[in-house]
Amino acid sequence: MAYQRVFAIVLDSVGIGEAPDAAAFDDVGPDTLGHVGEFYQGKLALPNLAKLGLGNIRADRPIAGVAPAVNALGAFGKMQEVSAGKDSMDGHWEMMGLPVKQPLSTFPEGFPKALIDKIAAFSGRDVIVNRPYSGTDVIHDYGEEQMRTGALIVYTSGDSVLQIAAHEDVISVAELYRICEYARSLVNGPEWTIGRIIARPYVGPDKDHFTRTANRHDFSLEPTGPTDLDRLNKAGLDVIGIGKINDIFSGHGITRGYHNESNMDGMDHVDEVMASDFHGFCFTNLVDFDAMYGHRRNPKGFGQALMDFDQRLGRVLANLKDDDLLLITADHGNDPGFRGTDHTREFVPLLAYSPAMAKPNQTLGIRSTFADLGATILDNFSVDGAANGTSFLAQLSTNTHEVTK
Ligand SMILES: O=P(O)(O)O[C@H]1O[C@H](CO)[C@@H](O)[C@H]1O
Ligand SMILES: [Mn+2]
Ligand SMILES: [Mn+2]
Repeated sequence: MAYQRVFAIVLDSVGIGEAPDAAAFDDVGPDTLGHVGEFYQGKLALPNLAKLGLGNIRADRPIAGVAPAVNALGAFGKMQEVSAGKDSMDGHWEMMGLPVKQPLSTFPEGFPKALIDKIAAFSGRDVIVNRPYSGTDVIHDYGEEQMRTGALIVYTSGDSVLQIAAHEDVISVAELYRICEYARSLVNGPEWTIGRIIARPYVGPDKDHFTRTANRHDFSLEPTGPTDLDRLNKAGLDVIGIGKINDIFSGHGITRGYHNESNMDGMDHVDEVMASDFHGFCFTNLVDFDAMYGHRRNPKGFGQALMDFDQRLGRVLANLKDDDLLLITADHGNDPGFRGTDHTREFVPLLAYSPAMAKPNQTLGIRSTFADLGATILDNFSVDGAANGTSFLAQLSTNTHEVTK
């Protein structure tokens, strides 16, 4: 066995340039990291990510401010998504060996009346909006009406999501969750198959001061088959989820989960888990890049969040033990320089590092599916059943004990 503990951190929506199939998603030219770098005009300071090799991933098209390292400490590459969608669920399931091949239902014209009527009847409340909308704009534009009438704000996006927003003082979080659970029960196929129902509670006195709370909760479709998390769990390994991970996999295969209030809170959890004794896999999602800056098309905030993460990464690097492996990647793009407010079909970066890595500064190339990540983790723990992915563990072997496989 190579590594005792594997940590994967998903920087939600931190894409690294247009994927080959981007045109099929009507996404021509997105480049999340590239455009954030351009916005900062060389002042995007990501020293720790750069040290690992972030700037080496595409040396031909540098990310402004992120110079290629002469001797990168890590192994670096990028991964292409094969799933039909570009949402968090598709990305994370694919990383864990379960690409989403059948496109899930999306509703660019709003949800069908039959579905909305059921939600209204169950909740005893009216439904308003029912079309694609930005989640912060929708509470600005309809939040006061929602407070007055007690209606449910139902909206969607380019993703397979049904989101329900309600003021916490008007509809309790517990009631909102019950309504979302009911909605979940209606859309598990075959007629409608929706990736996520998302509860979007908000607070504040009036439209100029409404803010969404950390009581957001995602009710995901149950994984349609076993994932690498289940495989690791069955083999008796610890599987720890930090942030949205527990929601994305509906808890399947996860032995311990932490809810994040923010990226920094998520990194506190990473520190806490690193200081604990476990044997297995710790899977972290940091969602602020996506929810607070990508969908809001805010390159300044996006860059600042990257710099804040980079600083915390310094601590993680200092605390990593010789038999720990760190993997950093993303689940899709969300280019704050792109039109609209939706995710963007992009490659995602891949960085791998351990203090004991025998040959750093190696390229992992362009991986043809995110599933290579999970396949590598299974390979590390000698767990069988890797589906749809190819391990790159051999390139991450250590000085101290050879990776045999
Ligand atoms: O605009 P908000 O409510 O942040 O919604 C966004 O959040 C969803 C989940 O990431 C995306 O599908 C997009 O709709
Ligand atoms: Mn995501
Ligand atoms: Mn998103």
